Amino acid sequence: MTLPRALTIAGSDSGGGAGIQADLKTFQELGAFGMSALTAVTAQNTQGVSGIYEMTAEAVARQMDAVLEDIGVDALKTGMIANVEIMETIAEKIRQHGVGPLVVDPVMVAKSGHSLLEKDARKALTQTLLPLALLVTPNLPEAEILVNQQLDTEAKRKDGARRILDMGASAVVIKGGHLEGETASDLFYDGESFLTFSAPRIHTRHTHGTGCTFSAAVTAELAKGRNLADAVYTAKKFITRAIARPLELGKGHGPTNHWAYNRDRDPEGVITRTLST
Ligand SMILES: Nc1ncnc2c1ncn2[C@@H]1O[C@H](COP(=O)(O)OP(=O)(O)OP(=O)(O)O)[C@@H](O)[C@H]1O
Ligand SMILES: Cc1ncc(CO)c(N)n1
Repeated sequence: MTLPRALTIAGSDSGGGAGIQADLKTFQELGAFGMSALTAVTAQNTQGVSGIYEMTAEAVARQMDAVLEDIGVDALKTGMIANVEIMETIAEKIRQHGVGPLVVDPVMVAKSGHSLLEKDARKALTQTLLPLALLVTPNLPEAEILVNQQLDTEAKRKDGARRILDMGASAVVIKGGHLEGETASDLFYDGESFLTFSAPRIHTRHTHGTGCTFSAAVTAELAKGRNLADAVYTAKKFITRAIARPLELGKGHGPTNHWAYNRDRDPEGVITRTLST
């Protein structure tokens, strides 16, 4: 038998809730064969990040070559990248091997507030990886940094989405986890239409790694050949179920529950997909 092949290029979260660990668990649950290229090792738990140990750019390049020259991928994502040299290496390897579709999760800051991307790397992101991305998945603060503007109304977020496409990405989801209100609404734009994917906001502190899990779910669905809007819809369902059944691990912001998607059907009906202009 064959399985769709998905690669994550990201950092390790020793606590298992975010990063490579979240990505591989998500790939597995969605039926993709997961592979990884590690960019950094973090010493991290539900309370915070106590150490960051970056890989060399050479180590990242070799991992990507090893996977791409032999096994190949049907879709790939990037997460925590840490520095400009690694970012440029990843972009070069993606171009060299001609691989895609690519989902770029522009990870900048952990939920605990720790910076995961050096400040000078923020600008490099828009120049190196965004032009290669089929989809970029910023949370609200990351989207505001990318466009250098507050996105505190829907009209501004739509304008921000248009500007992110001007930077070269083919599509964007501005995630709404950081918004106030009773729904968690994500704004999708592909240059043609705006779609809002909404779910009821779940009142929990266990949201560590939601962004990693969401972008990994999109990547797994793309690896299966799904179209982008359907992949985003499934990712929204996946993350909603994973947040809805917290594992209550650790003393801080605990991980989501990747196990829930295939075993817990409850929140399925509550995702809405709305088209707007
Ligand atoms: N409390 C919540 N209830 C329901 N959905 C949520 C909640 N928090 C986040 N989400 C959803 O989870 C997904 C990830 O969004 P979020 O904005 O939290 O990402 P993030 O900040 O990048 O996450 P992280 O940095 O922890 O990896 C989005 O689909 C968002 O709407
Ligand atoms: C390794 C890693 N990647 C991404 C995030 C963002 O949630 C995190 N906390 N840790």
